[in-house]
Amino acid sequence: MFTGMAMSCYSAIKRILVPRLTRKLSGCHLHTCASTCAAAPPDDVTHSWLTTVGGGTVDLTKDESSGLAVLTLNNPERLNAVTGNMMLQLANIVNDLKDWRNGKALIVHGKGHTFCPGADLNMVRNMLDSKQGQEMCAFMHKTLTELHRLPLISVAAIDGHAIGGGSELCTATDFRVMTERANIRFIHALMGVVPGWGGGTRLTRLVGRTRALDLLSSGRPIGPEEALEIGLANWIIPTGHDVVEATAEWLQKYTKGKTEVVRALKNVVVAGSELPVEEALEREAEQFVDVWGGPAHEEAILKSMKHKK
Ligand SMILES: CC[C@H](C(=O)O)C(=O)SCCNC(=O)CCNC(=O)[C@H](O)C(C)(C)COP(=O)(O)OP(=O)(O)OC[C@H]1O[C@@H](n2cnc3c(N)ncnc32)[C@H](O)[C@@H]1OP(=O)(O)O
Repeated sequence: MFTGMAMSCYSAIKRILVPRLTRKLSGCHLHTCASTCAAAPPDDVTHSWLTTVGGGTVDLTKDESSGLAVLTLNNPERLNAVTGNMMLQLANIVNDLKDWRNGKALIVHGKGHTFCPGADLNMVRNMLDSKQGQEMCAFMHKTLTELHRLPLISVAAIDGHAIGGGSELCTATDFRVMTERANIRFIHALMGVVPGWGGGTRLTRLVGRTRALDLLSSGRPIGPEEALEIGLANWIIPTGHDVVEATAEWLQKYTKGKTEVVRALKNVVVAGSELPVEEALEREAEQFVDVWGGPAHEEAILKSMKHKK
């Protein structure tokens, strides 16, 4: 009997404490990033040559009181194509956002009337014969995976083109909103490659196997109406509105709650969509414990709120 009790204690400790310790030690929000971290090359190797491909910036503004951050791809002469330097800046921004305790939401958009036509082709052209292509892909794969898992409700505000790497980037947010003239285009097959920034996997989970195969193998552009119909987009921005302002307003219905509740909900959904069910259930319980009896909960209970229409 004693052996039986010892064994069940041991397995409980292993089940609860080991994942927590692993999480703490790895510094990851979710332990699932371990596999992608392992797939990525040592950052310093990639850093050294990515810095040599300049042009453009990635800019971030954070509003501490509303908890809304706006990330802008800023390379308008090339329709916001992503250079090596921008890849590094994007990775730094994602790291910064991981630690932003006041954060609730993130809008990703492109400067001017376009989102992003993927990697800078001038850079890609010089990488064909080397390992640099794989390194760039692993670097962006890791960055976009981490962006997708941020404890913020994120939305890509797409005006104009989201092509190649740009189409992959827009699948790394929770929602996508599009202007009437926007299009999303997984051009990779027509360029002799497949998505490598994680966009193929995310697209398949978003729209299902058959539709993903249709979009990826045809490389055809998807306009806002079709994107809305297949669940790739969530809203069409009415013409004549400022894209970021309209998106911020649209987002408000998701960010009314207290910061810790919004963040906990996102963590529950990330776990539910990425982890095996037992582990996801455990993460959900942890998030519940974190917010139970907290300020938002206490306030709601004491008010005896009614939720009529
Ligand atoms: C996973 C990464 C992936 C990979 O390599 O695996 C990639 O993302 S590769 C890039 C895939 N993207 C493309 O192939 C898009 C190429 N661009 C276009 O097809 C067109 O430019 C388009 C449809 C986006 C816009 O056409 P439009 O007529 O409206 O404008 P312009 O073509 O005159 O473009 C203006 C200006 O931007 C430059 N540009 C556009 N895209 C890129 C890019 N990806 N890299 C570098 N520069 C780009 C374009 O060359 C023009 O500059 P200019 O100096 O006037 O030539």
